[in-house]
Order: sequence, then C-alpha cells, then structure tokens
Amino acid sequence: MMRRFKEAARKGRAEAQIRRILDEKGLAGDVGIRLLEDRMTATVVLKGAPDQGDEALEKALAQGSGIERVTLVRTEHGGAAPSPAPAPQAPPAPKGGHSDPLQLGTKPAQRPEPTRPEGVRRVVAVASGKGGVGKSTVAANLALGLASQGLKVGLLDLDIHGPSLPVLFPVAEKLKSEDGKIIPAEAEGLKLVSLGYMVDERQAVAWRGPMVMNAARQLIDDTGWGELDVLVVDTPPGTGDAHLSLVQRMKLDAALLVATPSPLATADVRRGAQLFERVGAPVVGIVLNMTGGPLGDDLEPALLDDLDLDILDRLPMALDTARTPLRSGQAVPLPGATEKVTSLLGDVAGDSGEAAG
Ligand SMILES: Nc1ncnc2c1ncn2[C@@H]1O[C@H](COP(=O)(O)OP(=O)(O)OP(=O)(O)O)[C@@H](O)[C@H]1O
Repeated sequence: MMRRFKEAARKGRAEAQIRRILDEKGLAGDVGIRLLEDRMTATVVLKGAPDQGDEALEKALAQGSGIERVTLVRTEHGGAAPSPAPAPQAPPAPKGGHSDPLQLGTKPAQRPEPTRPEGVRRVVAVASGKGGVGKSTVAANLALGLASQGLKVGLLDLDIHGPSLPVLFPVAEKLKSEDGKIIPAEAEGLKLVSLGYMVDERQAVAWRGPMVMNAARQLIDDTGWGELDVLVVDTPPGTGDAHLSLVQRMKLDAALLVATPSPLATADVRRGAQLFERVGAPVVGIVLNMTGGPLGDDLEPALLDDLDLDILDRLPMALDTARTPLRSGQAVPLPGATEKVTSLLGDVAGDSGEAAG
C-alpha cells in the first residue's frame, strides 16, 4: 500500500514537472507517465505536425522531470497547414436501420473525406478479424512480391500494440521527420513505417484508446511516402481504435482478408468483410494461411458464397513462411492477391492514381 502511494506520488511529481516545462514553452498536451520496475517513462501527446525541435524537446522534458525517456507523439497538422475541406454531407444511414456504434457508416459533417496519402496511387489494406493468423506475414510478402515486379511499394504497420515490421524488416535507426513529415525507413526495396521504428516496444503496450488513435493518425496523416504505386497497410487485428482511424482517414482501394482454415474463423471473416463493406472499400478476396494442417485447406463454402468472395491464395503451414527477417527476391508467392492488386493499377506508367479512384 505504502509502495503504491509512493509510486503515485513520484508519477504525480514527474507529470507536474513536465506540465510546468510545457507551460513555460507555451505548449499544451496530454501527459502519460509509466513506472515499470523503477524505470519511469513518459509519453507526451502534442498537437501539430512533427517538428525538427521535437528531439530536443523530448530531451529537455526528460531532463527537467528526472524521467528516463520522454516520447513525443504528434496528433495533427497544426498552425499553417491547410485544414481539409469538410465532407459535403453525411451519407445516408445504413440500410435496415441497424445500429452503428463505431460510426463507420455515418460521418459527422466535420470529418474530411478519406484520401490517399500524397503521391500514393493505390492503398491496399490487409486485415483479419483476429490476431495471429498471419496477416503481417501476408502483408509483408505481398509488398515484397509487388516490389519484385518493379513497383514502388510502401508498407505501413498500423499495429500500435504489437508492431511486426521491426521483426520482419529490422532497421538500425529510428525514423526521422523532415518538414513535419515522417520519413519512412527503406529496406529490401520497400519504404517502411511502423511505430515500432519510433518508440520503445514496451512503451506503446500500455496505451489506451485516444493515444492509440493519435499514434495511428500520425502514421496515417504525417508520413511523407513520396511516389508510391502501392501502399500496403498491415492493419491491427479486429476493429479497434487504430483500425477506425484508418478507415475514417485513408481512402482504401482494396482490402484483402487473411484467415486460417479453422471453422471458428467464419465469424471473424464475416466481421472483417462487413467492416470494409460499410466504408465502401472493396474486399478483393481472402488469403487462406496455415493450410495443410488438421483443420484442412478451406473455409466453409457457404461463407464464401454468402460473402461472394474467393480464396485467392493458400499458404501452407511451413517453417519457410515463418522465417524472418524477410529478404527481397525471396517473397512467398501470392499470385492471386498480387494479380488483384496489380489489376487496380491499370497502366502503371500513365495512370495518375486518381483516374480510377
Ligand atoms: N504459413 C505459415 N506457416 C508457419 N508459420 C507462419 C505462417 N504464417 C505466419 N506464421 C507465423 O505465425 C506467427 C503469426 O504471424 P503474423 O505475425 O504474420 O500474424 P498476424 O495475424 O499479423 O499477428 P498479429 O495479430 O500479432 O498482428 C508468426 O510467428 C509467423 O512467422
């Protein structure tokens, strides 16, 4: 009891110090303090685009508060950045009058229409109703396969709590920002962005709703991808906060579902398909992963009929597929999914990206 009281007091003092320094600098933001085995770290969420002075500010906040590490997370474009035009009008309520607690089918008048990031021609989300089915493995191999065809490909890891990219594509340095934009890492011919390249893995684990959404928004809105033919987005499992930020903010040209052949996967596949359907992102098919085991090689035929979806590729349960890090030229082939994505691009040389959008 006494220890808890002391810890709370220590965290309270550190938070007060951080707020005092922020105040002195004319900044306002949310402050989250964690104390883990006597190590204290903080996350400070500030409005505005990432700034060149952010690293110095992180250091100043850490020094001034006696905290081991302070991580700044930026939420939105600030000040001079043009504000996006409001959506013309809210779309009609979903048919059948069913409730929409996530507000995926209804957009408040203030919310801007989802857009593709500047310079990006097509955005493909890779999703699954539940975790651990191989979504990141499929997203990464799809990205490598597309890049091996000469396309410019980016991979955005939106899993805030369990980012996969640092394992699949380890990079030596933390991501930097320039002119308020996050500069992607580059490895194996891909441009890569993940929260795991920005903050200590243990930090984000404790983040809850608003911080997850803020972090996801920052990755979605503030990355300078440059020119890309395809941006593959590895979404978190389910329909959580980061997912919500994605479908509300980024225009998705296609969604690819990943599932395993378990009969229990039926509800997950259905949920995943419905989520994208409701935001108008075409689900182009399913990649069935970890086939060849006791659960077989298929999903319930009635489910596929019902959703009007095909299995585009089947990846067997195999050690080769689980090997990390991944290397260019050694992608596990996903011919069906790759063809679906390349067919979205039309004439790569001539299409500006908006023509078919
Ligand atoms: N076909 C396969 N055969 C063997 N192992 C696989 C296969 N596909 C994925 N794995 C392994 O299964 C684990 C989970 O895969 P992965 O991280 O891609 O899943 P995920 O759905 O993205 O999980 P998360 O919910 O954590 O985001 C990893 O260790 C991966 O290497």
